[in-house]
Amino acid sequence: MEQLTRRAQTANSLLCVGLDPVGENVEAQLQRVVAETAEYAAGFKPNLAFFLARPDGVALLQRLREWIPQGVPMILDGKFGDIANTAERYAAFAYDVIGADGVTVNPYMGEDAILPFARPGKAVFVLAKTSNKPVHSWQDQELVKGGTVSDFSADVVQTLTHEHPGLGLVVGATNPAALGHLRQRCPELWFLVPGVGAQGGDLAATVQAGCRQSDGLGVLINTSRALWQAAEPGAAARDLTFQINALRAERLSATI
Ligand SMILES: O=C(O)c1cc(=O)[nH]c(=O)n1[C@@H]1O[C@H](COP(=O)(O)O)[C@@H](O)[C@H]1O
Repeated sequence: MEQLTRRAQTANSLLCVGLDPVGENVEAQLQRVVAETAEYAAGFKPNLAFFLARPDGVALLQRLREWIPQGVPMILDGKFGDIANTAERYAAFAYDVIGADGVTVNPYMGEDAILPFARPGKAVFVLAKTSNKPVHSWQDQELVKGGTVSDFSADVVQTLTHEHPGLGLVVGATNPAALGHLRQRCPELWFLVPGVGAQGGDLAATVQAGCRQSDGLGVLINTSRALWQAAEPGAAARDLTFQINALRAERLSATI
């Protein structure tokens, strides 16, 4: 998370460039998107499924690692979630085979599905409230002790950060009220926030609800298809970064 904070500050960006490669000339397009968007990227997030669907997917991820400039975190979005013994193998894949700086994890199997990924210097984003619709009967389920299942996931992760400061949450951009609610519950955690672009998440509401009060950072706003399909991915990333920064400035002036 320190690397992420440093990168967000030096690039003056909260944009996460999602890499979900499909179509023709995937390798050339990946190289192009990375090269054109890198200066605006606070991070890159390749989604593992889009690589595993190709015979050379693992090798392509390894080459992608080489194309991403030093200092820009690469989060491998695998939504991993298995017992500790198996989770350790996934962590070895993500960190040692691919060289990722972080991962996404599905917490359904509990803490031991999460903690093998919490190596020093690595970022682990745990699903709390995902972007898919319609509203989740699972994540929104009220618990007997109060709060929803996604509140519970967020609370557990927040407690774990006392010992494992690399943990954060995944919170979708498609439900700004839920994003604001989890921001209040977890004021200092980093959130990975997908759902802007193809899924229609509201950028202004995302910045307003998601940014930390303390430093205006704390949200990594991901967009994948919107950049992959853009005629000029670099220009699209620049525009999005400028829009996010204008909204951050507005938000800051409103709080002064
Ligand atoms: O963990 C994720 O990244 C994720 C969580 C979530 O709640 N919703 C979500 O869309 N994602 C991922 O974020 C990316 C969104 O892609 P676009 O909708 O094309 O911007 C995909 O790789 C999704 O798998």
